[in-house]
Amino acid sequence: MSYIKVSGTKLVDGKGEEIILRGAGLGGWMNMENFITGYPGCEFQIRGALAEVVGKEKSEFFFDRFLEYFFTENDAILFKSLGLNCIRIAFNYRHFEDDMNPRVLKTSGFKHLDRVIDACAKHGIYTILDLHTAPGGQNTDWHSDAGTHIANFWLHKDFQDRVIWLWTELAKHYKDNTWIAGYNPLNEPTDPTHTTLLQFYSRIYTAIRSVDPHHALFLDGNTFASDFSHFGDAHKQWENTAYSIHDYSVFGFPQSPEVYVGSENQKGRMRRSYERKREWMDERGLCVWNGEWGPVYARSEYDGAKTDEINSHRYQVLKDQLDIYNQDRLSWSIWLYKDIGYQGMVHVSRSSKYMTLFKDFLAKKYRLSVDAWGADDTYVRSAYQPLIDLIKQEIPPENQNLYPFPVWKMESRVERLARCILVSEFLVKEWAEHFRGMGEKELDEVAKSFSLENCLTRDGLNKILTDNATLVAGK
Ligand SMILES: O[C@@H]1[C@@H](O)[C@H](O[C@@H]2CO[C@@H](O[C@@H]3CO[C@@H](O)[C@H](O)[C@H]3O)[C@H](O)[C@H]2O)OC[C@H]1O
Repeated sequence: MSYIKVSGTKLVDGKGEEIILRGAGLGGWMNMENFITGYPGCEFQIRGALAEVVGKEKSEFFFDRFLEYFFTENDAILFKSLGLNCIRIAFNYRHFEDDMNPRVLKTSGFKHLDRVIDACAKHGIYTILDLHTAPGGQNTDWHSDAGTHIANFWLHKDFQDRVIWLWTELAKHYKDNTWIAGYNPLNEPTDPTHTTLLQFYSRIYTAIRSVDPHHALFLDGNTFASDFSHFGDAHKQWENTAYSIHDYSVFGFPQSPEVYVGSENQKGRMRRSYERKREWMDERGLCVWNGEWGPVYARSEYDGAKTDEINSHRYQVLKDQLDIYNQDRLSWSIWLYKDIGYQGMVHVSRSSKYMTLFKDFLAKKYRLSVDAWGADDTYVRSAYQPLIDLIKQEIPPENQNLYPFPVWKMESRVERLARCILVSEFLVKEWAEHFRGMGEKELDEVAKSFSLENCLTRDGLNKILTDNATLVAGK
């Protein structure tokens, strides 16, 4: 079997025939996330808190079991049966390197990553390796697992050097694996200078190529994979490289400015937002990959009788996005394969041990609106509005829009920092306390909630994905 390569605007196989990669992101697994996995704050915080409550050994046991159950061969079989052919695997650098022991490879990190790559390969599914967190945090959000909104990765060369080192080690390990479609070296950078990112990409390109000349690279644009406007002629130094946009449409979220009905006007706005993100590539004939996109869904336990109606609008967003992508023969990876019920193709059943154990806690998280991702802030708006009003009153408008503006407006910055970092931190211990007194048998049962046998499928979403998995329209 041959490697997938980038040829002009296309991905091609060894015979030079076009291959379109369509699949989903395996998030919340080797990089656990608040709304995906159900905890507050960041992964490093809950790992620390659980170790305090049940001890280091049992905590490591729990997380190992969780990693095992979350994706097994059964998941690969289901995924393939839906007609999809690629999984983007998000992973946290901490699986491979300890901050207190930098540049020493933790080979234990390969245990589950190798297993899942092989399970996917066995069932004809390509994988793309996505470094979702970097030391110091490469972006301002919770999913970079930094516990802060300052993306320190861009301020400390040593953090960057460590990622160069790590990718060299990973590329050495995976260089012969042709089922890996490529490497996505850094998820959603937010580099305020816009230029340090380009220097970093040049360095990572050279480092990976020094040990692995074959695999394609998938480089995210700046500002959460939305902005290539500062890339200039940078692509001229990089061969076999595709460029990754993340095409979330605001219409697919509770913050949508209006109900999405698929009017010509709304479809036009959706298309323009997508085209803006890929403009730099289109002007230069470069290959585009949509590495993340997709609506979130209403849940009957929170949204009650309105659930189905809300979701019918979200499915319309999904279909209309896919119509655009089909016209462009676009390769895409929807966010998200599995979670506890907000966005995933598959979700943990509410009757599972984990969901039963955390039922009240999850309801509290919802009331406090601590997960920033698409959160409905109805219950807490009155608490944060005075702070927003105060800033509006006292800070001159030209100082209110701090980077990563325009993706983060002033209001969203206040809410994210206050809820997702500050209030979340107060809940970390409470999450861990749910495990107090548990032995290995019980911990295993809780972790097993994430196995496919304890999950439900989101059939409306999966059917739309299957219907579009191989669809393309000639341009
Ligand atoms: O791990 C993922 C993470 O990669 C993803 O990051 C978010 C991507 O989008 C950013 O905001 C959106 C930008 O486009 C607008 O049209 C949307 O309305 C915005 O929501 C956001 O700040 C990032 O955090 O998010 C999900 C995580 O699980």
